[in-house]
Parts: sequence; C-alpha cells; structure tokens
Amino acid sequence: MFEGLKNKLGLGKKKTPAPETEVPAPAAHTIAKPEPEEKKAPGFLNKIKTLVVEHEFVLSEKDIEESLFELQMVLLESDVAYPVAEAITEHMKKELVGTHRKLRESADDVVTDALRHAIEKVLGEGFDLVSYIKNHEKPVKILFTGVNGTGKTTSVAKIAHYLQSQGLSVVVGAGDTFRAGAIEQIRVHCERLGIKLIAHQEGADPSAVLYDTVEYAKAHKTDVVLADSAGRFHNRVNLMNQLEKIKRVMKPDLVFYVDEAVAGNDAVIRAEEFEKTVSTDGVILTKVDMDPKGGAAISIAYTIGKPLVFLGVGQGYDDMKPFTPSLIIDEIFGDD
Ligand SMILES: Nc1nc2c(ncn2[C@@H]2O[C@H](COP(=O)(O)OP(=O)(O)OP(=O)(O)O)[C@@H](O)[C@H]2O)c(=O)[nH]1
Repeated sequence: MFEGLKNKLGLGKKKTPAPETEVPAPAAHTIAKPEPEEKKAPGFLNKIKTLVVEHEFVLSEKDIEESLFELQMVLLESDVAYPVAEAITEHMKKELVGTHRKLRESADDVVTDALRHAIEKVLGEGFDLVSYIKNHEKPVKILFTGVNGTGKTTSVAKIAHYLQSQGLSVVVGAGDTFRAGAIEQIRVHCERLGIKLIAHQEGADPSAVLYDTVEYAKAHKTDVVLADSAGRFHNRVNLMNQLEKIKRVMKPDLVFYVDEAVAGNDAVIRAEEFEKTVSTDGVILTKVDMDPKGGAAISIAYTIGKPLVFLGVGQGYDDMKPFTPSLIIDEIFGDD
C-alpha cells in the first residue's frame, strides 16, 4: 500500500541520516552519501531538515516556503486533493515555523513528525461502528451506496462478517436488484458466512426488499441490518430518486458511501458530488491494497467532512479494517 507516495516522500525502510548540528549545513543534494540500499529523502524534505539545523530550530515562513511548495507538488502527483495538500503544508508550517526546539533534536525526526502530524490532522479520527451499534436502538439500519463496481456488495459481506465476529447479529438485504448476478453474489457470500439474507427476484423494487429486511430484523431482534444497493452515479436522476425512496422506506440510521482507493482523485470528486446529493454518514474505501498513491485515502474524509469508517485491503473476508489513522500512518511512515 502507498509505495509510490512513500518513495516520493523518501520514507520507509531506513531513515536518511539527519544532518549533525555542528557540521555546516551542506547543500541539499550532498546531505546523504549515496548508499543504494537506503531510501533517500527527496530534496525538499532535506532542505527543510538542513534549515532546521541551520536556524537552530527557529524557522521563518520564508525559509521553508519553497520546500513546502515542492512537498505540495509531490502530494498532488500522488492524487492528494488540492485543498488537502494545502491543509497538510499549512499544518507543517504551523508546527515548524517559529518554534524553539531542543538543540541536537534530530532534524529528521522534527520534519518527519511534522509531516506525520499534518497527515493525521486531515485523516480525522474515523468512526467506531461497533460502539455506535451497541449504544443505539436496535436494529441499526445501514445503507450502502456509491458508484458501480467499487466493491459495495463485497464490502457488505465483509462488514457483516466483521460485525458477527464482534458478537452482533446481522441480516443482509439484497437491495441490488438491478445488476445481473448481484443477488446471487451476495447469496453466495451470506451462505459461506452463515448470515441471514433477505432477497427478492432480479428487477424487484429494492425498497420492498429492504423493508422486508428491516421487518425481519425487528421480528427476530437482530442487531444490525446491512442493506446492499445498486451502483449509481449522483447525476442519474431515476436511480437517485430510487435511492430517496429506499431511504424513506427503510429509514437508515447510517448511510455509507463506498468507493475505491484506486480511483484516486476521481473517488474524492465523486464522494463530494454524492455528499451534496445524498448526505452520507461515512465512507468505506475499498481496494486500498491495490493503490500505491494513497491520495484518495488521505483526502476523502477531509474533503467531504465525513469520517472514514472502513478500509478494504484485499479480497478475503477478513480484509476489511475498521479505520484508525494509524492504519494509514503506519503504512506511510512505518518500516517496510
Ligand atoms: N483487491 C481488492 N479487491 C476488492 C476489494 N473490495 C472489493 N474488491 C473486488 O472488487 C470487485 C467488485 O466488487 P463488487 O462487490 O462486486 O462491487 P459492487 O460495488 O457491488 O458492484 P456494483 O453492484 O456493480 O455496483 C470484486 O472483484 C471484489 O472482489 C478490496 O478491498 N481489495
């Protein structure tokens, strides 16, 4: 995950040695002796590190302006949305400028920590779904929506499996009655996982299927209803009207928007458009395992102002991770 971004930021296996305070600050390109097995921090991060040393940890905004601009370019190349790249560099500026730090504190750590804190800020805290369910009137009804083929059906199955593993009872509603094979696909998942499925035939009204699913949950005192739905774009009027009807009928407690990390900035733009049309409560980002850039994962929650709830990190049923900032931070800043 995120190898492209890690490489561009020069993070990973081995840290570039920090410049020593007593040594006169060398030019950026001469800081690290070329050692092929080590990842070299790119020029702009090294420039900031050198400045940290030169200025004995009292930097001015002007000192780091150019380096932060270069960092912003790298983030944009990695599909980080523009306002998010701006927010990251702003946070870094706030942390680095004018602050007195202990002499001999590693410049490497000071700069890397500032970047880590800045990314943590834009990632947000996430959303603890299990606590929400435990503290909410049952059944908790969750509707999954988003564009086609991003992994909704698979995510519903994985989340059903996760919630069961947390001791919660689950029923799934096969609300994607539109895509050929979708009902069969969710049926196979539910059979494998031992999860109750409510389904009608292909082409049926999804509102009716999901109404029945909620009724089943009420009658059987089931904790959670997970409602699959057909993929749709925010500008498809008929499908969006259908979604409105589903919401009126099943009255979801939570609406989760599902998109795929591999779509990069497109996923962020789509999420924003979707959010304007249907107010959602959180985001499930799938295929994070296949995304070397990391831009969507870093940008999506900050852009739409809704928390990341889960990250899909593979094809297995256990490959759905409740989001915490450390899931992404450890990938970007941890050792390989
Ligand atoms: N590598 C990887 N593949 C995933 C992940 N999530 C889903 N997929 C795959 O993505 C493909 C599409 O998933 P579906 O669940 O069918 O997508 P959908 O959104 O329900 O599709 P529509 O009903 O057409 O909207 C499947 O092959 C899944 O196995 C993930 O986190 N990682």
